[in-house]
Amino acid sequence: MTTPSVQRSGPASSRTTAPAGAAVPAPSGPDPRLTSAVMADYRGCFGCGEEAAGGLRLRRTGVDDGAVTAEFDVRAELQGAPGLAHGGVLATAMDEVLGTAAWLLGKRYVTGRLETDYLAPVPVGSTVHLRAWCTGVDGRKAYLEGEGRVGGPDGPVAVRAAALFVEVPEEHFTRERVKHGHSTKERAN
Ligand SMILES: CCCCCCCCCCCCCCCC(=O)SCCNC(=O)CCNC(=O)[C@H](O)C(C)(C)COP(=O)(O)OP(=O)(O)OC[C@H]1O[C@@H](n2cnc3c(N)ncnc32)[C@H](O)[C@@H]1OP(=O)(O)O
Repeated sequence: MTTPSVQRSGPASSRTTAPAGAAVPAPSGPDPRLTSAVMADYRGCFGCGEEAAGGLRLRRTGVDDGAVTAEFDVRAELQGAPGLAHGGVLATAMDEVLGTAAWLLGKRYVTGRLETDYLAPVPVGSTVHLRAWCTGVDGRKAYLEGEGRVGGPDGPVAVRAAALFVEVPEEHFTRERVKHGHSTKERAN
């Protein structure tokens, strides 16, 4: 597998850089046993859920040369500065595609640290083309990098990110809901 390369103007921090020799697994697919019990509410995901009012509605489009690909449209309600995508929206999109690349390694991961570089403004009305890939796994820690391009999949990079994801047990997704009295069944009704 080849790892896509992104030209950086500066390095990711040491906290999001895989240690030397860390394995780089190829994305395969989420183990259904990992997803069945925790994905029931996922249509409400702010990043990709079709039922999340005001969400990004990010679309996963596939895996290309070791990288997960996705895209989303910058609707007017996602703007920050007039006519431009909000930076937090772009960070959320990076979190979502990086998280997808992590889950495709076959284990459950959550974001521990997310670093985002904004290289160019992203106009309302544009489509952001996202890619994310793993740079190494070290025990429970998975290191991911990604980028978002505008004007097409090969357009200029407007945003890039590096992140550390941490593997968690299934209870990670249920214990807080139990604590706060929020069940999947209630949500589905
Ligand atoms: C076709 C497609 C189908 C796809 C189908 C599935 C799709 C599915 C997509 C999902 C896409 C979701 C995309 C959104 C993903 C979120 O947004 S997740 C939500 C945001 N994140 C969170 O809520 C996490 C909150 N934090 C926590 O729960 C805990 O702090 C953590 C991260 C689990 C770590 O806690 P812990 O388990 O007690 O572990 P801990 O010992 O503290 O840390 C483990 C290691 O990580 C390191 N670490 C932890 N945090 C950090 C940090 N911030 N900086 C540096 N190091 C750290 C520790 O130093 C430690 O290192 P070692 O000592 O082992 O060397």
